[in-house]
Amino acid sequence: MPSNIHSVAKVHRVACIPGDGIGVDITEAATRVLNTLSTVLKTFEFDFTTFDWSSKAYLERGWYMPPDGLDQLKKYDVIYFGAVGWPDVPDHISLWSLILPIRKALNQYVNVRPTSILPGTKSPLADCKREDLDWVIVRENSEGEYSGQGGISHEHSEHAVATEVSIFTQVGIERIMRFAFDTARSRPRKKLTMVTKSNAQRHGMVLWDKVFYQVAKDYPDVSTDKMLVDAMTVRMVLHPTSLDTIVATNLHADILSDLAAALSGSIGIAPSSNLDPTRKNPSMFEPIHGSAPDIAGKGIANPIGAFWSAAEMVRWLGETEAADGLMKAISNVTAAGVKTKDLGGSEDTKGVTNAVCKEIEKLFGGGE
Ligand SMILES: NC(=O)C1=CN([C@@H]2O[C@H](COP(=O)(O)OP(=O)(O)OC[C@H]3O[C@@H](n4cnc5c(N)ncnc54)[C@H](O)[C@@H]3O)[C@@H](O)[C@H]2O)C=CC1
Ligand SMILES: CC(=O)C(=O)O
Ligand SMILES: [K+]
Ligand SMILES: [Mn+2]
Repeated sequence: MPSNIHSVAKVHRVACIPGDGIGVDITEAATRVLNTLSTVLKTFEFDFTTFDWSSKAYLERGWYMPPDGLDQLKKYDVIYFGAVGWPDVPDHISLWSLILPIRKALNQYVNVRPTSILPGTKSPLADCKREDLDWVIVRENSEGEYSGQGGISHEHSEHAVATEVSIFTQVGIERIMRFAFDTARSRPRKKLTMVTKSNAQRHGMVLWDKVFYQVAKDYPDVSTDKMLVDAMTVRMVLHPTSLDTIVATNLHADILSDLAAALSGSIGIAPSSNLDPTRKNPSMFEPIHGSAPDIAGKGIANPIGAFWSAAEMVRWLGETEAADGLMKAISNVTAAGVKTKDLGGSEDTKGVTNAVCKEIEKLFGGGE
């Protein structure tokens, strides 16, 4: 190959929003790992732009995103996100000023949340082996319980009345179902479990069930079953092997994915991809956890969920070799026992990050 090949390496433009608390630490760790990948592979580069949109900035200047913030983001190939939320700002203000508007305005109607037990780690469930828990939760990410519709009247009186209206649309349900069936079809077991609460919630959830069975007709090769969300928590704990791909609403999948993460060892390892499957807008990648104010500033946050999210981002960008390599590096590091405290180890964020960077160099750079 000519030696000037590197000068034409593909450039991926990444908008980085570290946000608050441990979001800052893990985004820094993820950018280090991504830069190590591009340095050793030499086939592509990252051009990072960091946006200081956070609760700290909000308290100083009164805004999270500038008025043209969403338009600015549209110019990037992808978005990497840390976490938003800090105790000095009401959580509904921080969420509705940053992460939720991005997901909605950029048509990121799918949130993919894979769960598995990494080598060298274990589930808190007795007898749950690595091969017993391997799920992908497909979360509806644009409507449902997080539609933002409703209001409050007589707010400051004892007659205060508030509504929080869930919105379910045929179009919104059908597109998430198709994505979930495609995901199930792409996996060896070809098995999709649909979660609702259509016994007590008798309108939106019933439409959700109906559309699921309609779409299922187009996927005769995918086996299906249906769970009510309360019983689903029991099944996840007692019969993890019986599950593979799971589709659920915005709220239900938000809750079930935290449970899934805990069952796989720690919330600190769980990744997510906020996808616009049409690719008309940039998709956004972030660990599923929040800003963790209880451990922020201590340098002990587990960066694995951030690295796994970065691997999903790199895969979305078409860099399959880099994505597979990063996942291999993560597995090798946990297998060697280099882990943060939440996984039972004694390393800090920096220690795990250094180890993953070294492993990437070993895998691709011909190191020792
Ligand atoms: N997408 C986002 O930006 C999200 C933001 N949030 C926000 O984050 C703030 C805190 O929310 P919480 O409910 O406490 O959830 P959280 O996920 O931030 O923390 C829950 C527990 O898990 C631990 N934890 C989380 N990530 C960890 C990691 N990487 N390594 C080790 N331990 C980890 C925390 O220390 C805490 O004990 C709130 O303001 C909330 O609104 C919450 C979830 C998602
Ligand atoms: C907001 C939140 O908890 C999540 O997206 O997971
Ligand atoms: K996050
Ligand atoms: Mn959540």
